[in-house]
Amino acid sequence: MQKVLKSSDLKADLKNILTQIAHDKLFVLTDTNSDVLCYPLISEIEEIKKAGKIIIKAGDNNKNLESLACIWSYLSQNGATRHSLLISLGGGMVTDIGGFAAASFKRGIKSINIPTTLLGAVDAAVGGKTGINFNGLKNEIGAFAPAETVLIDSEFFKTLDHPNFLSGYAEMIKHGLISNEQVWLNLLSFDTHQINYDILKELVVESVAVKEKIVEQDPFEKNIRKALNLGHTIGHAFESLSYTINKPVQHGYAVAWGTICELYLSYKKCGFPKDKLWQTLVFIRENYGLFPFSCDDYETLYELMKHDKKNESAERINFTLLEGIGKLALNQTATKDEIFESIDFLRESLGE
Ligand SMILES: NC(=O)c1ccc[n+]([C@@H]2O[C@H](COP(=O)([O-])OP(=O)(O)OC[C@H]3O[C@@H](n4cnc5c(N)ncnc54)[C@H](O)[C@@H]3O)[C@@H](O)[C@H]2O)c1
Ligand SMILES: O=C(O)C(=O)C[C@@H](O)[C@H](O)[C@H](O)COP(=O)(O)O
Ligand SMILES: [Zn+2]
Repeated sequence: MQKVLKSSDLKADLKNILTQIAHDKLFVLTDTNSDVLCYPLISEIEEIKKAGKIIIKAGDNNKNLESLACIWSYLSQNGATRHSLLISLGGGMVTDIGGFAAASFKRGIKSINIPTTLLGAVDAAVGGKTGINFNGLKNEIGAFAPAETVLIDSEFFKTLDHPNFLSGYAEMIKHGLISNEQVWLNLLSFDTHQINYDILKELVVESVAVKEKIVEQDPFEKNIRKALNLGHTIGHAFESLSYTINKPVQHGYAVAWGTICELYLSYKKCGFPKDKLWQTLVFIRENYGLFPFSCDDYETLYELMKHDKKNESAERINFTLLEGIGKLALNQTATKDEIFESIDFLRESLGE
């Protein structure tokens, strides 16, 4: 089982972990930003100084085959064996691609995740989904391959810009919605403009626990893990569309908008309470705004949803909906008209 460690002394904990996981050579993967802002927090460790460093370009458009090939090439040309160990130090983009590089290099080497974004810590680094984007589709290629250990240190979040803070926060809201009312309320009442890092740290612990509990029960997303995909059927379509129209949005923003659409469907089809839809919507409206798209994009969005990994056929789009906070309605479907109505609702509620 994957070990998730909330660290209060990153260097000591990492040194310790490196003695516990047997390996011949060590490699560290980062992106261009985490190399500057985050790598210095571990660079003093003797073994890290000797490790091979792989730096890929930052940005989700680089979570692709080209970056993956760069990682494979570096490992291959620098003496990595099946007994080597890869540390992925970065946000979800780095831990997703690093995890997949580790899972596929020589059919699998061990890895450690050190998430440096809020999103990475509460979601991406935990639970073993790894992969890359392909053909304009999110995470189209990948594998379930958990890192041996995830080392979470909230210190990293202090250099995040506000949009990247909010992007991670959207996945925390998702965890609130699928767990219980108290977690959800704690999140909606947090002051996102004046971040109290001590309170954030507690919310992070709570959020990671929500994810871990679900993944433990269903690591391969056969059943309850589909809860973690709330907001993503439509959210991933927004995210992919944003790249094709050259107005890229962060994953968490797309998830926030997808969540509103899917809560609307939950309200219409599963009796999700209107007041709780409204409370969530007000929070999303105040913090996330909306990216510019129009009804001319609806057909493209629908085509993208046909690729959702939860679908059992392209004609039946699979949704995780809610009957209430923490009350899951898995494997729901909606007609094209209902989906378009939910996107209309989003635009009418959040648009200018
Ligand atoms: N595997 C999963 O379960 C899972 C879950 C959620 C999201 N994801 C994936 O995660 C990705 C999004 O992750 P993300 O939001 O972390 O994006 P990201 O990794 O692209 O990081 C966002 C930006 O922050 C920079 N950055 C990283 N650490 C920083 C720090 N400490 N201070 C300042 N800047 C820093 C990065 O270089 C990048 O520019 C998407 O590809 C999404 O599909 C995966
Ligand atoms: O861990 C999970 O399971 C999730 O679905 C978490 C999501 O937040 C995450 O974005 C995940 O990468 C989506 O996976 P996908 O299978 O829909 O590509
Ligand atoms: Zn997500």
